[in-house]
Amino acid sequence: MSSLKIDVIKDKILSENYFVLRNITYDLTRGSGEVVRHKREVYDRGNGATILLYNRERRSVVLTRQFRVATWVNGNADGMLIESCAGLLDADAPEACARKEAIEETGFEVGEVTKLFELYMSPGGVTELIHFFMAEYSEATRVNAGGGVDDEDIDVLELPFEKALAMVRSGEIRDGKTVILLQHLQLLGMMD
Ligand SMILES: Nc1nc2c(ncn2[C@@H]2O[C@H](COP(=O)(O)OP(=O)(O)O[C@H]3O[C@H](CO)[C@@H](O)[C@H](O)[C@@H]3O)[C@@H](O)[C@H]2O)c(=O)[nH]1
Ligand SMILES: [Mg+2]
Repeated sequence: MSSLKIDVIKDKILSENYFVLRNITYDLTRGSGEVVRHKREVYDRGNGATILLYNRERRSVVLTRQFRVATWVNGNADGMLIESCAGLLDADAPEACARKEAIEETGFEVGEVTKLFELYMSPGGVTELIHFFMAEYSEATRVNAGGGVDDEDIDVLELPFEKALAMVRSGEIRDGKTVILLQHLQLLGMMD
């Protein structure tokens, strides 16, 4: 399908309490001249960065575990979710955000960081673009105990890489960005 012409008819903010929920009405014009009108809700929570910490010698990864209310209201019985370290960009550049979140959430200050890709996580209605990174960690680069800032209460999990992959298969790990990162590490043969 070729590109469409987009004309915004109406752009209304439904909520801007913390993040922004908008209702956008727009016309899409096809090459043939046919026009279709859509009305769609779009949730803007900003963009984010996530980073998978791995250690090739120990064949291990560092993940986090925290309460996620959005999963609790949608079938996750205790609301706890295992995830790769991640944060909202706020005013930071993506790599700076990834480094900062690694220190705050896991306690590890990482050296060289590899950018992998930028992915839209839920394009049907959420604007969020997440920047994906990976970096080697070691006990020598630990600067604090992790756990997050303010009211964040984050457990730090250091797991054998094979165990993390088994937890994806069993459904114990069911966060999209985390599965993508673990499988990408496997795809790259980083832990072979
Ligand atoms: N008051 C208030 N605080 C909020 C709200 N939503 C989030 N926060 C606070 O905002 C902070 C966000 O923490 P970060 O570590 O920066 O972000 P994150 O929640 O881990 O988000 C990351 O992972 C998400 C899930 O995969 C991603 O969606 C996001 O882009 C980012 O990568 C937390 O302290 C949280 O309490 C809200 O509605 N109200
Ligand atoms: Mg976070």
